[in-house]
Amino acid sequence: MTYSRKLQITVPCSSSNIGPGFDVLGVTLSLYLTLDISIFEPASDKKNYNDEVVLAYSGEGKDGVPLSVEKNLITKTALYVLACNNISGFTAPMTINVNNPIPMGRGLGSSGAAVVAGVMLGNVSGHLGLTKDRMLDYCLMIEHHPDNVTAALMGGFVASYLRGLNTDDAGELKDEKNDAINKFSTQINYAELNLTLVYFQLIDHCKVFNLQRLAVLIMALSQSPPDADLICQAMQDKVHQPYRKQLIPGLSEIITNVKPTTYPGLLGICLSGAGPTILALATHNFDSISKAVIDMFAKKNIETVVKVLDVVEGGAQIVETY
Ligand SMILES: Nc1ncnc2c1ncn2[C@@H]1O[C@H](COP(=O)(O)OP(=O)(O)OP(=O)(O)O)[C@@H](O)[C@H]1O
Ligand SMILES: N[C@@H](CCO)C(=O)O
Repeated sequence: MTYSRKLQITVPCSSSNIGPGFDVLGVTLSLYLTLDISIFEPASDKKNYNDEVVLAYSGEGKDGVPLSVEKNLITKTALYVLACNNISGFTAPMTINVNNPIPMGRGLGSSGAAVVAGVMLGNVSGHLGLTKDRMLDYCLMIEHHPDNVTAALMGGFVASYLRGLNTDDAGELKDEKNDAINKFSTQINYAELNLTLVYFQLIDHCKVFNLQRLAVLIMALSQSPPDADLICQAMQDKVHQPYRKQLIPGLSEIITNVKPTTYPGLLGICLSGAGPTILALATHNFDSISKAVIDMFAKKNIETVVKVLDVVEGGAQIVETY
């Protein structure tokens, strides 16, 4: 095969929610999914080259991740983007070497990173010339939570919400999941009728609690130097962590006891995404803050892995590598 082009896609991991910002806030962190891609000149004139796309995978999830182009989340996403643009598959033979250091299903946005990588792969493979804003639309058609994908694609601290698309906006976007979602909603509405009144009162109180903190947190995170006490207070949440703490032994103790007053350098602590990772925002003293969390998990017989990561401004990137 004649070599024609070499590219690298890098996509950072992310933490979402950041306490009160359920499905809203995200932060981009310095641990990167990478795709090293070699695209070869097509030797024949085929409808698509899906059968000549060779995927290799190393890192987290290497024993479970499917390597078939139609099943792997990254390539499946790329095929979705291509299909939306009336392109029936990969337009050239290629090898894609994926390296994934992001733990899966741990609240560090591994699926969001894979979806972002897939959209960028579809964009380059189909020569679509999509802007990052338009790529975000595609990401959101697949990953309906906006927080991780927005952080992974754009970088930095982000706030996001899903905007309803009118016909003009929607353009070529196709929501393959809509049918399934409608069916699911019909099923749950009926079962919840008797609980509606009690449930609404509880949720309204929690919503106000979180909205107050969310507004203050966004302001507090933009101040320099950071006010640790204010950030820690503003990272309290009553919407998702109370439900998730039953699944994560130690979470309540950690959030209640690991505070900036006792651990200088700490700004605030919360569940990362859907968990079970704990996110500690800190400026220094990483070892003593980590040790406090490790010790509390150890009391519940839970072993931990610590990663000290930087908040990064840059989001996903694609570069030519010669
Ligand atoms: N690099 C990857 N390649 C292929 N599939 C992936 C990759 N990363 C994640 N996935 C898929 O996404 C799933 C994990 O998604 P899930 O939303 O449960 O967790 P997460 O994204 O790591 O955490 P969170 O959304 O709470 O931050 C994996 O089980 C796998 O199916
Ligand atoms: N905001 C989402 C992120 C995980 O995808 C959640 O908490 O479930």
